[in-house]
Amino acid sequence: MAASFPSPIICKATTNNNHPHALDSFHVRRAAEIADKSAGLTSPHPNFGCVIATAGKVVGEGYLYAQGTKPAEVQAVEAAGELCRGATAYLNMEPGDCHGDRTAVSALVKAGITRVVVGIRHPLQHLRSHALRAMRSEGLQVDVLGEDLKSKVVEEALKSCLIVNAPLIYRAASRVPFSVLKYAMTLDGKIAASSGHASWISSKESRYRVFELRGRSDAIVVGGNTVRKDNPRLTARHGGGHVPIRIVMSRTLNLPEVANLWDVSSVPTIVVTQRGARKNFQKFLASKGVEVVEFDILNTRDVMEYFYDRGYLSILWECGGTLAASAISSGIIHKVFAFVAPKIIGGKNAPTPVGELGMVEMTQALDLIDFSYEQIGPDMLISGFLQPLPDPTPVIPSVDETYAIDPSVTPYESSIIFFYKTWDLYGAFSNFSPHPIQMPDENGDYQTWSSVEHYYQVTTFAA
Ligand SMILES: Nc1nc(O)c(N)c(N[C@@H]2O[C@H](COP(=O)(O)O)[C@@H](O)[C@H]2O)n1
Repeated sequence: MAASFPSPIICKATTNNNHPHALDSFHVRRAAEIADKSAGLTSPHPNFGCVIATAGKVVGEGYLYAQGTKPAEVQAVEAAGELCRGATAYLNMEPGDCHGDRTAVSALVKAGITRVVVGIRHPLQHLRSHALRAMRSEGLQVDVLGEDLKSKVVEEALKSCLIVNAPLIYRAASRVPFSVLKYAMTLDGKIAASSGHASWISSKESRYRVFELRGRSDAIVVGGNTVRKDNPRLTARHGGGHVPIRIVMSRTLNLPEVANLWDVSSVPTIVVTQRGARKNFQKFLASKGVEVVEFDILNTRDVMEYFYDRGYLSILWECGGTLAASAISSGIIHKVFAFVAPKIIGGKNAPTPVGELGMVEMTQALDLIDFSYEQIGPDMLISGFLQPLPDPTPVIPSVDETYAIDPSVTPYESSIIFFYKTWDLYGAFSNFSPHPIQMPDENGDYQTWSSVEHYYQVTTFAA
């Protein structure tokens, strides 16, 4: 059963009945709020919540505890019992119907639910709209936020639904796990004293919040320097929830023999390194139960693509400035959590949270999107996205609709390829596909571009 802890992300659902769709939005926000309770535990599946209400009154609730457990809709129906007849079900996301068993949809239909309000369609293309179609074909009225229901309050509820499954949405669009860079720094921007000593910059309250962030992640990444200097444990010690695995990135494997991360009795550790590095040390790590993965050339993007293939959904980076800069440069960091402590340490050589990014003018600085400030104990937490939230609900015409738009496409044709749509199977053919590319500049140095279109626009139109 998922541990319950206060959500650092979702706003509490409040209602103002004067707005159109206020009640619908209120209940969908509540569905998102409860869905968030199991963040980290459902990976790689989404976080699902379901609220059943009749005459504006909530009669049942449920959320997916972990992957493979009872669907949120089934739990809510069981809680509401007979009160489901004629009631409305509110879902933060369209059910997944992974195995074609339609458990969630069947539960709602059998219970006598007559209307369903859905926050967002399923972000994964192979699952998108299946459950919506199934519910509609069973005669239920299905309203999707932003499509069938539109208003200011609906937008806010929709945002809650997007945020609660942001890792899945970013992952689906960028083909790497959702990555959060977290650091704690002094007011003068240092993550340690010149000596390297860093415990502690942030307060107990902030460090507790970091445990919660860890609990929402599949893995935590640090570099060799952090292992050598801090000897971290990287465990979630907030009393419950999910415990992420630990990943160490080290090209040289110049790492100590004694380190907390080599104790894998309760949490695994994976060390990723460059092919051929310190073979004896690799054997030593293996003897401790630490998995070692070699890469031809160790870089942050390849490592994230590897963990994407292994099914990782979200990663927390707790590394030093050099690795953080390389992760940001390669375009794999989606969100930043910066804890700022009201203290000054000074020091010309004291390390800072982000190393060299090659920027020379302030106009090049990366602006955080949708940022927020929160006071935690004496510290300030500033968080925000480094990349805009991808639109997970593009309007994909059905086969019949496509025929109506273009009669040359027969509805009986089984495989229709929608070129130049980033969400389709062949989306990589599009300039707009959200896949970063690396292209050499005039000096032969490789530069990363967020998409082919970014590269094209700059090289074509820059004076
Ligand atoms: N949140 C936070 N506040 C500080 O003051 C810090 N120095 C850090 N450091 C990070 O946390 C790691 C130690 O984690 P454990 O307590 O051993 O689990 C350290 O290696 C830094 O990544 N964080």
